[in-house]
Amino acid sequence: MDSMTLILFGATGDLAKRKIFPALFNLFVEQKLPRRLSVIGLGRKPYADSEFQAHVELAVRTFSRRSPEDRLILDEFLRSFRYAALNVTNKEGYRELLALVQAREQELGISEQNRMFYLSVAPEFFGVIAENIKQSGLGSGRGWKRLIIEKPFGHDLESARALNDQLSRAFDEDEIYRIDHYLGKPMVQNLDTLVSANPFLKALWNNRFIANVQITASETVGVEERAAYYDGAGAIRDMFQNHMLQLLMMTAMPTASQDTTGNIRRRKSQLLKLLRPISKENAANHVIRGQYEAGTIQDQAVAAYREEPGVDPASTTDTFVAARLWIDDPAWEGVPFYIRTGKRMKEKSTRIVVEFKNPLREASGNAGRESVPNLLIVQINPDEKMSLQLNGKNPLSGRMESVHMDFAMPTHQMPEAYELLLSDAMRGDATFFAKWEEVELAWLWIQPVLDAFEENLLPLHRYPAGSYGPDAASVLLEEQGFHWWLDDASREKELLEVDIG
Ligand SMILES: NC(=O)C1=CN([C@@H]2O[C@H](COP(=O)(O)OP(=O)(O)OC[C@H]3O[C@@H](n4cnc5c(N)ncnc54)[C@H](OP(=O)(O)O)[C@@H]3O)[C@@H](O)[C@H]2O)C=CC1
Ligand SMILES: O=C1O[C@H](COP(=O)(O)O)[C@@H](O)[C@H](O)[C@H]1O
Repeated sequence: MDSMTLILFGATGDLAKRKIFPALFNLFVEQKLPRRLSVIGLGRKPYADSEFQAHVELAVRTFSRRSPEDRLILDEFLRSFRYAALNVTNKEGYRELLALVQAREQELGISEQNRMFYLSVAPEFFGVIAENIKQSGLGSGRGWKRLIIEKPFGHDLESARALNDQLSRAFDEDEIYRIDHYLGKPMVQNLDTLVSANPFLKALWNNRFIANVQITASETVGVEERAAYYDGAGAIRDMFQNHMLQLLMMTAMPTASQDTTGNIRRRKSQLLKLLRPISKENAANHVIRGQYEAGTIQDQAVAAYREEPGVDPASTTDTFVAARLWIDDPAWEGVPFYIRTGKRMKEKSTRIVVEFKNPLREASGNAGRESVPNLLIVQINPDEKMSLQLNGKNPLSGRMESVHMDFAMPTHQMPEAYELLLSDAMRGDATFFAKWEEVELAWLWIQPVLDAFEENLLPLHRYPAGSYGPDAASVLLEEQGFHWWLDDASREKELLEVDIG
């Protein structure tokens, strides 16, 4: 693609500053942007073009993984940027915007009129912006048009459907790119290849060999400055409905050769359809919700959720959710998938742990105690690495111990999720964007759980900040004889090292 106009709603906001401008700059340096690029930033603040360019420069200097040392390169990048103040509800303003877009297209010799609309604004504006894009003619250029939207995509099943209906009046499904930034993480994008392209893993990727799968996204941060949004959303909407279910889909979807097209999005939807529903009445048996109390994280005392600025002091919002899921597919029958996510936990870690069956141990009970289960650990955040836990014998002590084969992705100059996603969207590759079918299926699955939360059918477990969440989340696994791996590495080492000399 030779040329494009990027029309960025919310260009004065936090996401644009921290993620979008740095990603664009990195792509520019790597020559992955169209040769002729026009960026029109929009917000309500009254910026002159030069002020906006200074704002972009500061964002790049502060947040980019590449240092913009070469002034000439930075200036060339900034020259693409223009700004217009536009209140998104002001219909007339869109005609002026169209005139600006066209003027820039002419100035830059952009004849294709490819237009990318990025809505980095609150979701209540998505509908009105899409409608105004259509009414004003902005979406009727000679080239393609695409819409990038950010989460949250709806608040529940009904609102998500209403939002999708609104968007569908202005954009076709294949023109809508719904960002789930977890799908932009390099290690998540690697999962399909990891399983499909390695015969030894592919052969083992089923219930004959896998005992359980554990997916964790723990965070040390609290609600930060986002109480207004978070207190109405909770971990279930903020993380579980989107990121966590995406990680589940990416892990358990059928592998590529079973599906000749190799279409990841279709395979993910296929998997979601097989996810065993959890009824509202039964939610308490499979889902744990929690909220953090005051505690200590990395030697710093932190406040309870209910004491955070902007949070209702009587809030019952979940800051932690764990669940046990089953997939009604012959390949996964009997394999529990445990998922958990929480704020103010002991460590920042996003990972997938696949625990393999241990026939030695199963056959010989305690006698086979010395062998440990094989684990495949896919660490997504903060480092990106894979690790295989195997059994080995320490030649010095003669003791059997778990050994780890590690492969760490080079952290140096690793592309950010937003770089990969923006670049894909510009090329029209929607593989790592959520399509409507999977978003709807995710809401459908989660709606009874939301209802159970709403009706207080589950206890709200308190957990101290700086812990691994409520103990009840461990009970979910203990019921099948498992435990969360890697929560307490030192305890595990002790358990696993057995003297066999
Ligand atoms: N920040 C983040 O890390 C993440 C954000 N998101 C999502 O991205 C979107 C943007 O978030 P974020 O940047 O944090 O939000 P901010 O509140 O920082 O920015 C909001 C932007 O919207 C603009 N805006 C607000 N009201 C209007 C209006 N009536 N007309 C025109 N522009 C308006 C603001 O412009 P102005 O200030 O000039 O009025 C500003 O540029 C949201 O949907 C959020 O949920 C998703 C994941 C992470
Ligand atoms: O979307 C969100 O994700 C972040 C966690 O993202 P990560 O890339 O740091 O793992 C989370 O803090 C935030 O609440 C949520 O909205």
